[in-house]
Amino acid sequence: MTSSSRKTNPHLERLQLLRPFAGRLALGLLFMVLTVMVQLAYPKAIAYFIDGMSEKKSESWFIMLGSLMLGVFILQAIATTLRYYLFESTGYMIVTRIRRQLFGALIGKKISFFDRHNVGELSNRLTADVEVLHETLTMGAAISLRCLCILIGGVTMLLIISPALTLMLAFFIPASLLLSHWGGKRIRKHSRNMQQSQADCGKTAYEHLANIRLVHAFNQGRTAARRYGQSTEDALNVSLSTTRMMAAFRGWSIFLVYMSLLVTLWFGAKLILEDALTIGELTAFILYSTMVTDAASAVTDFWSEWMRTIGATERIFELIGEQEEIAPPVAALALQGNVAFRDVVFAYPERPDKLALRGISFTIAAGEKIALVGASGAGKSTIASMLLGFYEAQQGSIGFDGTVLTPANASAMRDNIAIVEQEPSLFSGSIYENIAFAVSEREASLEEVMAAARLANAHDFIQAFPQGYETIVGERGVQLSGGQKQRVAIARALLRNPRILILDEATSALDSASEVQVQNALDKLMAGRTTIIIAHRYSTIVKADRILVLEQGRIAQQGSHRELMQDTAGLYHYLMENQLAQYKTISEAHAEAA
Ligand SMILES: Nc1ncnc2c1ncn2[C@@H]1O[C@H](COP(=O)(O)OP(=O)(O)OP(=O)(O)O)[C@@H](O)[C@H]1O
Repeated sequence: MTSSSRKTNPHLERLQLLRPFAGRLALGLLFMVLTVMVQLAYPKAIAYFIDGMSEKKSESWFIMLGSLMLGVFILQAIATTLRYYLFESTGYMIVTRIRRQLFGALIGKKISFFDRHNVGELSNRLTADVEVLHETLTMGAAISLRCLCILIGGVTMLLIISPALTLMLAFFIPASLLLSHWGGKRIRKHSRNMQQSQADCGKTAYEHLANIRLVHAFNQGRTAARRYGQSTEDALNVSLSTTRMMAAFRGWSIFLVYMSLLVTLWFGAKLILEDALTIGELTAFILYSTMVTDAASAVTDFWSEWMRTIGATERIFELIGEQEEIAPPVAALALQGNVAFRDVVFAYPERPDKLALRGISFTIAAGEKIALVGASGAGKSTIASMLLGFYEAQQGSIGFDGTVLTPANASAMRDNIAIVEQEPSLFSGSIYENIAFAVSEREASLEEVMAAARLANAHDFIQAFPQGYETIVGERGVQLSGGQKQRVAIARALLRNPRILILDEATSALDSASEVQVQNALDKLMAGRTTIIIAHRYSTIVKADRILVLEQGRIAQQGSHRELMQDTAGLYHYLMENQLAQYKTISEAHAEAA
């Protein structure tokens, strides 16, 4: 995390969220002051009533006082409505804003961030953690501010009625301040733990639900329920210990409130017996003191809530604070498609002592098709990630048309690249949305999307669905077959019309009809573009202009299929004989047999 986010005062940091809504909040405060004034006048009005009764005032006097009070109460009701609306709605606006900020911060994080963090946990932060802010920041703060005003106004009234009795009450103020200080610190710590344990629960649930097919296929429903049970048990224990703290805190607060009332009654009675106070005055005093003690306990309650909020939202502010260095926008770069790796050495940030690439050098001319071949873990996917600028090389450089790839220009370079993944990622929306995602910065027309789908051999099967392009594909495309998903992903890449294409070929063979269609779509996609294929299929490998054979992060061999096969002692020959041949598809086997 950045040091700057640590240095910021956490209270100020939260309060700054209110700044953009200062106008609305000021208006809300104005209505709040109105309601406080009415509330403070209320015991005095009662005292007037009692005095009026003992002085046997005329009926018209009571009607006049009653009408005045009615008018004031109507005004108070209107002010309360407006105050509530203004504060509550501002709360929602702040929550929306912070959710957007947090999502913006998350989506902008480097890929290495997601190697370290769990998606379930992060989405929990976006929902549950942010919600806590709403409860305290506006409504809670407004209520406690109101209580603070009542506290100050009430104490003034108490002093006016009886300074001696007020002094008795004053003893309780330092006691409640000490209590707030003691409780606040502990609550903040507990609350952070509580939020963390809840995020862990979210993570466990997300992982099992996201992999529901695997869970069912391996009959692991019970294990999943047990794991979730365990993490909720842990969360419950943390919550219970926090609740015990809060309960004790509240118990002590309420005890202080009632003790102060008892002291008032006790000494008030003494003063009345000594003729130093009238019954009317004691009534008003008790009303004010109840008001004051209620307000004081609301303020201490708020303090504990506030500390809970600070603890619960610490991670949000850390995540927002850990802003990646935002590169200044770079003008669009139209590439021809020449690629060069120069002595690239790279280790993943999470595994710094194991080099994934150990001095990789190669060039690809615009329009050339390169197949990356090698055993599992040799570094093929890492080369693709480096090309996309997901990670920075520790040594060496990657260049596009002679321009070195840097974090600052990575996004401009990526505008020229498209990827078709091994297991295509699809969003839960419609087929149209999934294809148009390639160019989300603009509205792609249905005609364009259809044209891409036609080229990808996807149009016919899409049209065969009753909803056509509006067919919903389900989460991660579960409602489509493997071959259909691949063709949607190819259409998506075609719509982007990239100069450079990265293909991570699926290892699982499709049935021969699908295979032919996918292969045919891929051929159209690759035509005229620089293509880097993480190749598993015999047919793709032999068709590549050049093959790079990787071994433990190094290029062991390179050349055409024919050249490489001639070296019978070489790795490529061995791989072809032993591993890659396994991936020959049914159609390839048929073709060879024929
Ligand atoms: N995100 C990551 N964090 C840490 N290490 C990683 C990460 N991704 C890959 N590695 C490691 O880097 C090395 C190269 O992995 P890479 O995924 O590039 O291999 P590959 O050749 O694509 O393998 P496969 O054919 O199995 O996909 C491996 O040792 C792997 O364990």
